[in-house]
Amino acid sequence: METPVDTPIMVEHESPRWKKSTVVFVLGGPGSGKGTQCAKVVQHFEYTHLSAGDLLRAEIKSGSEFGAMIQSVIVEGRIVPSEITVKLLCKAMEESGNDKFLIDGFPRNEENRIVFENVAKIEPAFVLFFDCPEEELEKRIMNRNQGREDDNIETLKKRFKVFVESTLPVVRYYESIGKLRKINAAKPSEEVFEAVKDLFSS
Ligand SMILES: Nc1ncnc2c1ncn2[C@@H]1O[C@H](COP(=O)(O)OP(=O)(O)OP(=O)(O)O)[C@@H](O)[C@H]1O
Ligand SMILES: Nc1ccn([C@@H]2O[C@H](COP(=O)(O)O)[C@@H](O)[C@H]2O)c(=O)n1
Ligand SMILES: [Mg+2]
Repeated sequence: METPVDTPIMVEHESPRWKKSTVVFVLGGPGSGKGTQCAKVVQHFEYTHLSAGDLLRAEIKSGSEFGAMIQSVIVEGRIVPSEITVKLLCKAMEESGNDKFLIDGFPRNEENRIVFENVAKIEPAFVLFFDCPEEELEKRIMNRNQGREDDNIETLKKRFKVFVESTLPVVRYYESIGKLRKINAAKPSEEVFEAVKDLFSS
């Protein structure tokens, strides 16, 4: 049977568009402004913003079999098993139709980093790191008022400890391979964005 001329032919080993994506990881302590700055980047550049935390919260709401486990991990400020988070990220990348992504709050630990590398087989173009002192992070989180179950002082202390013990080693890894772009995030958000914008413009 002949193939109709307008039918796209998928070569068996051809990888989907998202597999060749440009990815920027966005890291920083809780409240450092990752979500705030990603929202500004998407207004100026053709990136899709994917927040790992938002995808996990949506998974809880969806009634997923993993919902209860994810919720208890988030309330404890710990890190969800990487297979779950990476699967959600890859699905969101595939569904977006875009090939440029800001992946916010990921990789949170070495396991996140390695599982993403093995499954998605994508290396980040660079890693944005929002550097901010703990006292400022605490002020911002305690004033956020978005009804997040983990925005309370007890969980915040745990999230900050996990950030120092599990995320900072990932930050140092990217620094060691020359991919880290450190931004002073303790300034007003418009000033922070000036520095962020320069990185995307260059
Ligand atoms: N540069 C800034 N100066 C003052 N407040 C800020 C700044 N950037 C963000 N905020 C405020 O701080 C709070 C936390 O910001 P945001 O949600 O962007 O942080 P985040 O890094 O995504 O946090 P999380 O890891 O908890 O998701 C928000 O209420 C936001 O409006
Ligand atoms: N890679 C990740 C990202 C997030 N989590 C969990 O979600 C919580 C909220 O994340 P935010 O980025 O929205 O602050 C976070 O404290 C973790 O419990 C995760 O497990 N893995
Ligand atoms: Mg956020």
